[in-house]
Amino acid sequence: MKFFVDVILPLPIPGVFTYSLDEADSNNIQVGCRVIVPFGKKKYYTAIVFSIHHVMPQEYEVKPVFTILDKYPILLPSQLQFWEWISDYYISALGDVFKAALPSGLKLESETMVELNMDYIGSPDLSEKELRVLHLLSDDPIQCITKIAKDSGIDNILPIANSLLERGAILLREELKEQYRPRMESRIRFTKEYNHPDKVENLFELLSNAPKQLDIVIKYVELSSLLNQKEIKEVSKHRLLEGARASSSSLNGLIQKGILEEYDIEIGRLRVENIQEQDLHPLDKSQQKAYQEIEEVFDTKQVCLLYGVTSSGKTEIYIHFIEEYLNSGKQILYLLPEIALTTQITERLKRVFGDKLGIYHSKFSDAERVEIWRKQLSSNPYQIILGVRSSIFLPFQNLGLVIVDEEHETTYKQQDPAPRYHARDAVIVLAHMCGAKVLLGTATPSIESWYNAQYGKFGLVELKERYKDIQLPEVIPIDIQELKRKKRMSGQFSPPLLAMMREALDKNEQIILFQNRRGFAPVVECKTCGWVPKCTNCDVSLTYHKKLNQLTCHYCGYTYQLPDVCPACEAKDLTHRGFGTEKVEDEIKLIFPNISVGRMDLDTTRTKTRYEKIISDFQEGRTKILIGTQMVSKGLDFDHVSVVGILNADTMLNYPDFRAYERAYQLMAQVSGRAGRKNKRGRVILQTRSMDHPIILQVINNRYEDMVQNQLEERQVFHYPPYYRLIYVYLKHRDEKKLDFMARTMASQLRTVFGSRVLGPDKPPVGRIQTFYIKKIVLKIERDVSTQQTKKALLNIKERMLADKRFKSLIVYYDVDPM
Ligand SMILES: Nc1ncnc2c1ncn2[C@@H]1O[C@H](COP(=O)(O)OP(=O)(O)OP(=O)(O)O)[C@@H](O)[C@H]1O
Ligand SMILES: [Zn+2]
Repeated sequence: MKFFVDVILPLPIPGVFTYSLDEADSNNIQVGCRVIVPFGKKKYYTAIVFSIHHVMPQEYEVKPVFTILDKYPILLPSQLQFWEWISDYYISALGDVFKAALPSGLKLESETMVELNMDYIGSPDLSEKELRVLHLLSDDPIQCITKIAKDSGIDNILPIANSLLERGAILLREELKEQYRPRMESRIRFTKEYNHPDKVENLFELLSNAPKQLDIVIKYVELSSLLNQKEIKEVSKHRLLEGARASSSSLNGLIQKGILEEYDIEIGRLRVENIQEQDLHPLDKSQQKAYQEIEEVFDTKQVCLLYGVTSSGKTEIYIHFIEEYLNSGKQILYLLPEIALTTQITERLKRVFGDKLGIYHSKFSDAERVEIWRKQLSSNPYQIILGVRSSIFLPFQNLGLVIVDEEHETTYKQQDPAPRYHARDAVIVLAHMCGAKVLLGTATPSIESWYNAQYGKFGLVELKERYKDIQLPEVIPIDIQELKRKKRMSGQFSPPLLAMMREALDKNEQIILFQNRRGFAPVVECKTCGWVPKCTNCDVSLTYHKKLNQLTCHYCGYTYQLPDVCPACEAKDLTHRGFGTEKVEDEIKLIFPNISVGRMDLDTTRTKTRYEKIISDFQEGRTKILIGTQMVSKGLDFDHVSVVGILNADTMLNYPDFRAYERAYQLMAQVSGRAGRKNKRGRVILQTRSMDHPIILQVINNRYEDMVQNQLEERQVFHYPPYYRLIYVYLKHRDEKKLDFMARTMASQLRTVFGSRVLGPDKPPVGRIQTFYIKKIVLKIERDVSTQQTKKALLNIKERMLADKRFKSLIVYYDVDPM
């Protein structure tokens, strides 16, 4: 009987692809294993086996599987089921889910290798180019085709290779490069002959004329604790040479004499630390009560929303739940919205759970991620995983509890590339598949989760007081419009903010300043003619970064030199408008020259260690003022912050999006919550030009529920979530006119199915990114309309559009539940 496999390819094409299997191979393969398969002309990909069957496809000729990579699956059945759900719900190809889910070290790269055929006897009519290729191969008979193309200077190498192949002069072979390499360490030991305490004395004598070699042997004896006889320790070559201050040539001498030998072993990248595990903090009365209530919710519901004000001790409650689930042998996934937060929480969790805790996020090297992945499949997986969005794709053999901290954060939603999933929503589905519970925690719930809790889909538990009953910070609004008019501002700082900062610094307390923009100035402008530099790829003005003296596009990352004169009118007076974190830092350094300042934004946190340093510097008081973007707004727990300054609330309020008010409230409430967490009440200065904006008033008076009520009313009237489902349709093309036509055609096609639920096409706030013009169509769909049918219709329309020749090079995608 013939065997076939359906596989997932790492390509943005819907569906799975069928390949045939040898009879012999069919016994060695399981669903979830990786295979190499040919696809298209001479391309090879790593694919994942999705199913094994006997059904011969009728429409096309089936190619055989090239190789099987795994003896055992690298994916669990629940993961495949989860991938399918993501692909289906977010209308994206399984291949896109594959690409997002697997660390790239588990995906192989294909490069065509050319091999000289040693049996080839030659022929008289070889072309000059063919001879050139053969000549290169005679030096090194197996080479990668791209290298040959480069070394021979032949642009179009494929026809030449093809002709040589037909002549039998070369062979092609697919050599697949394994990207993941295990980390190896060289170690040193005595050869069998000398590996005994009795032999050591002889050796010392033997080497008395070679003092350098003697040093090495003495050091080896010490490091290996050979003379203690209990247990001989392994000695790394590096440590030995360093310890003996010897060169590798002296060591080689010993190896040649047959005294020592070198061997390699594979060592993991995952750090094993010996941490003294500490007891949990006992919960106080109200935390205890909340804990009980969550337990009760879990008796009947899968998801519980823990709505607890900032610094009420939600993290402590999570820790108690982790302990409980650990004790019953279950695994726990603890999700955070941002890497910046993992640093602090890692410390808090490590203290209690030691090396039961594994951490997973993109600032880890790919090799480390591969090792975590494999460890999670082993018989000794981490019991707790702390991670950001992508950790929902790790294998969990026994998931019992998922904690989603700061569940309101929009960073849980992946914007680009596909799949555009929301980690909170997706993980609820994953947990459901695994029979696990989900605890969502935040001081400012998302309106969606609040709504779900009000209508009984989620349970709701509240914590209304801060730990130790410290009062929530006092929020003091300052009218900067008025102060600017009277010219009383020092740069971005109002007199009351400066006064409060001075007072805090005098008492050796700390300050956080929040400005939701990075760089120095978001707009550079010619004072004479009004010229503003814009990105050539995107429809946005460029942000000025002073330290680099560069203009940067925050959409495509492209950088430009700041011109000396205006390119439009040649005037020399370029000025800047607006301000970002870099400018705030500059101004602070002028006002407080003797105070050390830290800054946390995308520009200062490119690596994992940079995050850790900024946070630990502030935590240990080495810096007194921390300036930052939304990165400083959430979840961080510092003991000595008494003042928080929100430098400009207005940009948040004016953002053109239906979630702007909700977001503004959450950001301001969260950043305020960093103040006065220990000891005494903190103070927040909120600088704004909109003193009586409802959101400002709600922040000052801590009226979360009023904010939600207002927002819910508006959203019902204007057909927004949680009452309606949103799907955005994005269309991209390099030609603006063509795009215009395509978008209108697409909208009318959508209208034939969805009628007045379709809005647009419109130009989004940034109408061109990375040389592509963009149009957006909005779909607002009632909750009770079948999502299956909606998605089927959407896929059909997309397929039809892309099949139409007039719509060549059009990019279309859907964003389900956009943020
Ligand atoms: N039961 C407790 N025993 C000892 N310390 C506690 C306890 N509860 C809270 N704390 C301390 O109070 C501080 C605030 O608690 P935590 O960080 O857990 O609050 P949170 O609700 O998670 O805050 P946020 O929403 O701002 O992240 C922390 O430093 C924490 O260690
Ligand atoms: Zn750009």
